[in-house]
Amino acid sequence: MNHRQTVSRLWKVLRPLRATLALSVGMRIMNHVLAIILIVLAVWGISVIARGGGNRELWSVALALVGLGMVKGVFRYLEQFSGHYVAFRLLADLRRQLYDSLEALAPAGLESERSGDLVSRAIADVERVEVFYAHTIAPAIVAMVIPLAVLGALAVVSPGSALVLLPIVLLVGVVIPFAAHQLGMHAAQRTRNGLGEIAVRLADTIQGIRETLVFGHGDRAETLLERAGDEVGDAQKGLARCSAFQNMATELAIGTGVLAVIVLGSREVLSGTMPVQEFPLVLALTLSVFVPLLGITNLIPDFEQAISSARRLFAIIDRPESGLSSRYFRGGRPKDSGIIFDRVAFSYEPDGAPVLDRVSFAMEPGEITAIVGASGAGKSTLVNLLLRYWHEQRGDIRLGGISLRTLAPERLRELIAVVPQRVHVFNMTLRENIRLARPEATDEQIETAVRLARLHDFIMEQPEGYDTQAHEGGSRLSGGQRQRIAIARAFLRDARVLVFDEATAHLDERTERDIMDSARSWQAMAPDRTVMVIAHRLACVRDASRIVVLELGQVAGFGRHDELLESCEVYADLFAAQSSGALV
Ligand SMILES: Nc1ncnc2c1ncn2[C@@H]1O[C@H](COP(=O)(O)OP(=O)(O)OP(=O)(O)O)[C@@H](O)[C@H]1O
Repeated sequence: MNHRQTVSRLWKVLRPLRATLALSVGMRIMNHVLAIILIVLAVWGISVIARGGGNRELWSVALALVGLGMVKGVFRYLEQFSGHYVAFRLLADLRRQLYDSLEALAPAGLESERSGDLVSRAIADVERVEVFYAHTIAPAIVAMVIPLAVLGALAVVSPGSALVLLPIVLLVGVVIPFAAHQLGMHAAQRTRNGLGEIAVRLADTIQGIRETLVFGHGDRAETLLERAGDEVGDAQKGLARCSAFQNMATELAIGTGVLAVIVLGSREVLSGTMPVQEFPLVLALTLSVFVPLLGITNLIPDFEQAISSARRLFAIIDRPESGLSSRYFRGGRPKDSGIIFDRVAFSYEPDGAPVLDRVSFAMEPGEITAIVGASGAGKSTLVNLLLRYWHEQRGDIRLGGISLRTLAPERLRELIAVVPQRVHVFNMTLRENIRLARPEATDEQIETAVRLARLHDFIMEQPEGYDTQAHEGGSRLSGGQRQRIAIARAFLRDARVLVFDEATAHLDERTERDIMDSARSWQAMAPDRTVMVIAHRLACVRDASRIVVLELGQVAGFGRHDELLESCEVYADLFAAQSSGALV
């Protein structure tokens, strides 16, 4: 997205609030007009005193000053309020759009993104866009309108002064800011990249704090952070130099302009071409020309930052996949919960080696189907495709006769509950953590699911039972307890398909068997339910209705445990290796 496209995209976001923004611009213009009138009135008041005018005239000036000062305050309030109202409403909207997109893209579309970078987009970039809406549009319009209007008024009183000031106004309002921007562009880019790098490194170190400590990586992490900090410091020094240059050049230009008007005005007064009482008015107008321009001297760098932040946000929001929503899918109602993988081929990279190659098998409703195979055989990839985290390149997956390609992701996720390998426990109570799966569930339904997941006794031993805090990431729970929270969530979800993606790996063999028994009980509650179990330990799935044996992304065997022992060499080897305690 180039500069112009980004600005027009930002403008499009603004559409519903353009009237409010116009109000803010109008109030800002009125505010400046009143500021100029107040200066002119003050000059008039001084001239009244100088010529020994009457009290009544002086009182009128004083009252007008107070009255207009108060009206100016109201205009200022309305300008600030409406400008920020527009900005903050739009920022909330952008944050919501970003979040929706992240949800639609996750996890496949976000694989190449770094989590620290995403956090920095959601917080810092959205904040910087505020500059565009609240501090760019209105000041830029005012900086064009007011100086031209004041120069026009000045041209009536003293055409020579207006002519002298015109190039200085262009210098202060256009040439100096653009020159400073060109000089500082590189430093601004380095600052932004450096800050992004720090956010990424910090997030990485905090997430991997255990590994950092265990492997003594702390010093290196610190050095890397320090280096990124130094880089930002250097770049910011460049920015400071540039800003100092801009301020100096601006002050010098304004000083020269004012001096030129004083010299010119004095000569006009001495030669009698300008009445002496008009001279203060000319000076007041001269100073007023520059006030709105000073408000935009730092606008270009801020504007640039806002544009590059907006570009980073729209890069996520406008990705085609993030626009997927139910209205693009026309899939009907699945007739049952049976699942068919039909000649499915897939690779994670477009031209990469196939991870799955012509995989075909069926999972019947009311049955437990286990998927087994050595590490890397492609078991979890089947789950990734089933949940539409990724899409198969060839073949088809059907649920109840309906191709998953035609089912909206949100509909699919209502039908399938999954117990993942890596469980995230949120910083809330144990009850709320489980209720996530079904917000409207009653406490009784939660308890039934928790009992099925064999977690009830543990929760009751906690000081506050179900209302005990789980803490961030479930840091005070064991791996097995976290896993059982996920299992309870899946039971509570009341979906038609239940997938265990190596979900019982953290549990001892006995509990693993118990959980499988619970899965059977859950299935028996509604016979149409399908259960898919990805398993490492064959002992726990030997009772499964069917077992699919995967080897190097292909189906090497399909059947019951005893059938496979007879007919499938890969399965027999796996089983023998596990029975003898060897690693698979
Ligand atoms: N996100 C990914 N991007 C690229 N390659 C991947 C990705 N996830 C998995 N793979 C690769 O795909 C292959 C199959 O991985 P998968 O996780 O499906 O195997 P698995 O049978 O579940 O293994 P395990 O039992 O160790 O979990 C592996 O070679 C793995 O390196």
